[in-house]
Amino acid sequence: MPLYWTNTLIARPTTCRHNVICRTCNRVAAPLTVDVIAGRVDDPRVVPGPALACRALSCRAGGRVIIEDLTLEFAPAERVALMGPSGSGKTTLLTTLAGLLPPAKGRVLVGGVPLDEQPELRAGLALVFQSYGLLSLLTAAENVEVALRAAGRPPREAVRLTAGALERLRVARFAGHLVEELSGGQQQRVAVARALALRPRVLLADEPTAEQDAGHRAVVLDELLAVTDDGTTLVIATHDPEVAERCDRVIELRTVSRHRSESRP
Ligand SMILES: Nc1ncnc2c1ncn2[C@@H]1O[C@H](COP(=O)(O)OP(=O)(O)OP(=O)(O)O)[C@@H](O)[C@H]1O
Repeated sequence: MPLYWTNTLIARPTTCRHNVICRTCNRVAAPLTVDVIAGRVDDPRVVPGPALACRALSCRAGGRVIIEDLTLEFAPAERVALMGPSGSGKTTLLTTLAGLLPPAKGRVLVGGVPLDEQPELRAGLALVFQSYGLLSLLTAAENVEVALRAAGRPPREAVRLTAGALERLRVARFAGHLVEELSGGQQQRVAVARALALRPRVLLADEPTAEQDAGHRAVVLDELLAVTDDGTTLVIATHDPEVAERCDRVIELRTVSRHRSESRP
């Protein structure tokens, strides 16, 4: 017998402050509230709580404030495009949300739990790095398998999941090739395959289609968007309006960085 939730679905965004413009918010004067009387827990329209959130988050890089006092929530199964000019802080924000860069202030919460209190929650997050983050002296398949083994998957399952993910991203024929022998676009697809194979609850992807030709761009995007069918939250940093078009929400970052000496105490 399925479980049911009674809940209130708040159309995003929840909060837009300071350095964030939410296009949805620009059109809607106040957050739109939709009452959901009942729904199955696996119904992606029902939001039991944010899968990922940041509260009063500030990030610094190179002595400058890059993100300031940012509060955001990402719902289960939500597809969010993170846009903004080069240097506006998309990579900094994704890296911080993934728990790889400590915030200067504020918190990242995974399923409502502060990430700094339970670092093991990082296991539910995967990041497709802008620069791929592959081990160049391993093969494409080894890169994916190593990540799966590190995540605790048994060897045979790791091999099976790796083969499936490389196939879906059209890089199966390069499985035994060293990463350094692959083109940028092929490496990027291996990086996407690695993140997908991990089956995270939240998938963060930093310009994952930037190196792709039109055909492979469609493949990468379709595979990324498909993860939300199982309730995974997807956040994609992109400069591509067509990628943003296929998301539920667009968050745009402005460049507001200032030097440490100019920042508030
Ligand atoms: N390690 C670092 N040291 C110094 N400055 C940094 C560092 N990392 C990032 N920055 C600066 O932080 C700002 C934001 O960089 P970030 O890479 O987050 O932007 P972005 O929006 O992802 O840009 P792009 O669209 O070009 O990828 C930039 O001005 C960058 O120069």
